[in-house]
Amino acid sequence: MDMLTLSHVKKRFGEKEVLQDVSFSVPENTVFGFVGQNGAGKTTAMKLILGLLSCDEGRITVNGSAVRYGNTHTNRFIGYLPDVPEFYSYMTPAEYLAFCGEITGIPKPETKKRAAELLALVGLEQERRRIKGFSRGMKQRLGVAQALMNRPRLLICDEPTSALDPAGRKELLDILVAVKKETTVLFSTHILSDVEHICDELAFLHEGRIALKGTLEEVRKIRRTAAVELEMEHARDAGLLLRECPFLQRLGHNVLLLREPEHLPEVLGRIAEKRLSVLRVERMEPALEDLFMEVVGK
Ligand SMILES: Nc1ncnc2c1ncn2[C@@H]1O[C@H](COP(=O)(O)OP(=O)(O)OP(=O)(O)O)[C@@H](O)[C@H]1O
Repeated sequence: MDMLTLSHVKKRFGEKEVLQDVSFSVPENTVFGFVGQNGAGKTTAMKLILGLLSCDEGRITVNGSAVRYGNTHTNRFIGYLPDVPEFYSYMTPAEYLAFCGEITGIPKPETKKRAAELLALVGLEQERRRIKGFSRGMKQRLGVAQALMNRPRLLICDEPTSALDPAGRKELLDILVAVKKETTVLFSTHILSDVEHICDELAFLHEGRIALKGTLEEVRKIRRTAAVELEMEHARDAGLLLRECPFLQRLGHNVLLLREPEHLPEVLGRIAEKRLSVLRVERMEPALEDLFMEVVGK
């Protein structure tokens, strides 16, 4: 089942059509990357999903129910982590989660149990300091714990890793992967390596529309003319083949790159004819970054 669906969503601010026609679905229990450059409209789309803005056209459903602008009942299925989460910095993490439990009406014993579970999940169970002494990474992790207090079906995180160092990013990404057993995760980002590491599916928002979407494999297949890498057993064979086929490119002492795969039969013919020894012939997957650069026309 799809946990979230956007169908033909449009949103303009004055003259500016930020979302021109946006449709995508997020399957249950997946980590879904919502990708786009700065200003592409990711936060706007998230606010529409949370009912904080109204769609000009189109329809959004969460857990099968339609989102309505204003106090939408679908928000009881959602946990939300904004890009810069705000806390009462004089509290400790345990006090803060207890406070969140209280204001959302979770019974006290349940709050205590859930807070302990979540602090362990985000690696803050031993932390007795006040939040004001926390690093950005610790704050983001606490933000995830807070967003999960209510056992949401869908966790939405707005650029959760963009201000973090590599270690902080990895910790947060690992948490998102751990969370997907219980909760579907939608996170926005412009960091493509994060998407490559943890996402099951992605949608790329560009110029108000979804320019690419699907699993990583599906998205990569879009670029059909992927290059081929040949690893020869001996460097001298690589040199010989390079002389026979000057359109090849040398990547390492025994590794060659064929940029135009239509020449592959000719290359394989030469290898057979000259009795060269090949260790590996592999079609290279285009990096996600190359695909995005292609889509944005750079
Ligand atoms: N309330 C508003 N009124 C007018 N324009 C707005 C409003 N909110 C957003 N915008 C404009 O809509 C566009 C998309 O903004 P949005 O914050 O959704 O992008 P984003 O993809 O989240 O970008 P970033 O990664 O920089 O946060 C921007 O040009 C922004 O200036």
